[in-house]
Amino acid sequence: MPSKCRQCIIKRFNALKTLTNDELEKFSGHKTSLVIKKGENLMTEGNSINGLYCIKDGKGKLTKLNTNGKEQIIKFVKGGDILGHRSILSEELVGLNAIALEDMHVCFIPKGDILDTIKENNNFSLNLMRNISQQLNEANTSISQMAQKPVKDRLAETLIHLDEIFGVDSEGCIDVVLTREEIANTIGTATESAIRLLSNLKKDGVIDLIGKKIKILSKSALKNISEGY
Ligand SMILES: Nc1ncnc2c1ncn2[C@@H]1O[C@@H]2COP(=O)(O)O[C@H]2[C@H]1O
Repeated sequence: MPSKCRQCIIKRFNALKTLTNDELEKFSGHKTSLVIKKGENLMTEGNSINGLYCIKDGKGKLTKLNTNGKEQIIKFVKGGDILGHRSILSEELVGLNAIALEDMHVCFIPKGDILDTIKENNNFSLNLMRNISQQLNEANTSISQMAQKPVKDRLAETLIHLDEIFGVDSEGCIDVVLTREEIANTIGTATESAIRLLSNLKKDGVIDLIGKKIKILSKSALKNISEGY
């Protein structure tokens, strides 16, 4: 039996927290629950989608492919994030690929319900606008950093950011498994350069590398590097 939106605690992290009980009942009746396996696409750039995804749990990456087919990672997502509201509002095609970094549980809410609720529930609309405005600001910051910061500073900034989003596991490592190529695709450099920069940070005692996992040993040193010191 599908879970009820009313009982779902993950909605406190997104605009769905503003829904009335009647709206939550309607969403529960119309939503579908999906499991997206590690490596599978939840959304594909250029496709149209007919609704909004709400991530219940699991981690994912939002990417764009450049003309050579090389991946640029735009952002990481996790439980509580919603996906697809941009194209619903702009009536455009999906702007990014959403790919599972581990098995993800997501709910899909049909576009009609989202549009009806935008028209009827001011708090919901305001929350969605807030979310999009924050994402616009993040995107602006990221564009200026990509253009102005050297790759070493971008790597330090990304490690701080990953630590903030995903936290740490029981061994103190950043709680997400990324390949070296994915790290390179986040900071916009070649994989070899990301590997070399990571091992330099390790040599300097700023981080430790435990298999694919990364442990931050000195957040203050990493912060200084991210600010160009
Ligand atoms: N910085 C971002 N730029 C664009 N979309 C984002 C961003 N962060 C999160 N998203 C979400 O990722 C979704 C990708 O599909 P859409 O373009 O439909 O809607 C997008 C937003 O819901």
